[in-house]
Amino acid sequence: MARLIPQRSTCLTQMTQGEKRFSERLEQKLEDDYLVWYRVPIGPRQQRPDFIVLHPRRGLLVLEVKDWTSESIVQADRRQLALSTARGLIREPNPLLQAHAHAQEIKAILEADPALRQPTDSRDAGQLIMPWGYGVILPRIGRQQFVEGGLEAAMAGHRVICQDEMPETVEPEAFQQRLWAMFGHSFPVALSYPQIERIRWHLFPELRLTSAAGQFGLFGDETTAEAGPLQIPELIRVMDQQQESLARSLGDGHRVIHGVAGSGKTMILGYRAMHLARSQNRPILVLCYNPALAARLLHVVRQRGLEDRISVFDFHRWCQEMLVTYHVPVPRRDGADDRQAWPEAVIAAVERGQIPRAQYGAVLVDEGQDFEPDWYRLIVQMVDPASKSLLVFYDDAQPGRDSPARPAFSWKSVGIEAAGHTTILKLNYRNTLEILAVARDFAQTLLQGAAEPGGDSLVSTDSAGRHGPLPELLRTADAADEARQLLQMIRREQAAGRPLSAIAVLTRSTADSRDWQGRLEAAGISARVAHETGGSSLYLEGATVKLVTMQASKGLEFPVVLIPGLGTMPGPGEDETEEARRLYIAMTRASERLIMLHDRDSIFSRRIRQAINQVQEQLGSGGG
Ligand SMILES: Nc1ncnc2c1ncn2[C@@H]1O[C@H](COP(=O)(O)OP(=O)(O)OP(=O)(O)O)[C@@H](O)[C@H]1O
Repeated sequence: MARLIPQRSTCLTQMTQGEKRFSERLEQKLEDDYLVWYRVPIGPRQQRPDFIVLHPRRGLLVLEVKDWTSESIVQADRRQLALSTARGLIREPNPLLQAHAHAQEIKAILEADPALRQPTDSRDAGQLIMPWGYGVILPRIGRQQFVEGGLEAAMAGHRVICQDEMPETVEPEAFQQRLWAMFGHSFPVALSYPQIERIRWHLFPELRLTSAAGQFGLFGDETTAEAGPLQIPELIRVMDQQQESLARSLGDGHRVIHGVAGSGKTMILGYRAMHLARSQNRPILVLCYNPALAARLLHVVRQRGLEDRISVFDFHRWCQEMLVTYHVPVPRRDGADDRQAWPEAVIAAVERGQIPRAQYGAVLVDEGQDFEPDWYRLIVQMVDPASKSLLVFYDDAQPGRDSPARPAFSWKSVGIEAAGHTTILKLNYRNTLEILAVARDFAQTLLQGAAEPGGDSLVSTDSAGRHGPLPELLRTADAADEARQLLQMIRREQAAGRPLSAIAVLTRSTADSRDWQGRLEAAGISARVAHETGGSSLYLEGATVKLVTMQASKGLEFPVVLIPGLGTMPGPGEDETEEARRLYIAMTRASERLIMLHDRDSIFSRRIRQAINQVQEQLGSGGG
């Protein structure tokens, strides 16, 4: 079955009867390796052909669908058609001309990339590496009517599929023959997966990921598509097909998306938030659990100038905002903020009608695994009941912030109608294979059997396959030597051209972060501490090493992660499994390089050493 993007079920309401029927045929009659896009904007001019069909061994086809009947067509020529409608006589451009124009545009976009052109020494030098074609679908006009009505003079017969050529019973081969007859010039081709990714990168600028923009690289790129000559990066990074299909299929209603750590959940949340901000006027709320992640997301929203449209908060901060805005006393205890009591205070104020319901056009929740059932009951009420636009991203495998014993709940019990819409993103793009393998090997032994509400094991994540250096474990003589070696590592990265902002030191506690900040600054290295309760300034100051506790690092990522203090893990009186979870989260924050240090041996340092040796053996010396 062909993959239709967006998923057919999500765009049926926008489709004409003819489009519904034709899209069904495409799904039924084409094999798995066909990609089909329905009214997805292409290139810088954001034109929307009805259908684009791409097949690795056939090429690319652009199709327009018209639900006209032969009776409604009064006159037709190569340029336009006159149609008799309820609104009187109207003129429409010839759809074949439209399809041709879209196909030409696609061809021009793709041919701008030398990697998608025939080699200079070939007969067709400079031409696109694959055949391309265009055509028209007339789901309400039979072939005989088409011929007898003289429509052939307006549209070449071989470029048209008529009603009687697309019944449900049509043989797949016959249906496909009709499609491939629409090519002007066919030749053998076998597009590789990277070539298809490249084609998607060119056609759909909004799916591009830029490494320059870091973790949420997606957001920066759309605008650059129109400005200046096209810069094609050496490494093409684009949402994968499953991510794209998901991102484009999101609509109104409640929706829960499951995905492993690093599988692009936050990226898709960002895509959706930006899309909503452009397409509707009501305020949009993005919620997560971790203040440092909220700070990161807010930074990105600000960069795009969308902070007036999209509010970003960690859940407790949002509760505080609600209480303050609606003059509800903010709970305090012993002279200090009582954060834990804020959600309850908001829930009660909403019940009393002091805080209004339905304040947002859409609510998007990241880190949904960390939210309590009561919080969901509250959030559901905050969404406009007309759209019910609530999107929750949930990581079954990442441990919740408290313990695996936290009671599971059903979505229905908290008012979320998410049945029948389960999507699972399984590929981890964040970590290199080496980092993920070591983290997994470490966690496997210590967290054996630990499973989360979704039933997935903590360590079931698959790597997207990117290679990098093996994680390093440095044994130091004592605490002073540990500090010296950590500084040395930062300097090594700096010397290799790595900006300080790409480096994070992950610690056991905020007090430890402060200690490290003192040591780094004494050595002339600027460093910022992320506070447990609000790290909003963390990302504003660029050239600084980030100091984050392991617990607060969830959802974040940094090219280089340094973890000191492994020699005291697990800490005295700490639960070993909990500590292992924390360390696993910390290790998997690293997207390129992971360096751990210990000044004495501990259960964890020994396990990590074994894990590194094991992975080194498996992957061959050097780790690729
Ligand atoms: N298709 C892709 N190709 C390349 N990189 C990708 C792709 N999808 C996601 N990434 C990158 O993977 C990293 C992780 O993405 P993201 O933070 O959205 O994951 P996540 O599922 O939210 O993770 P977590 O649950 O741990 O917060 C980011 O650097 C993102 O840019």
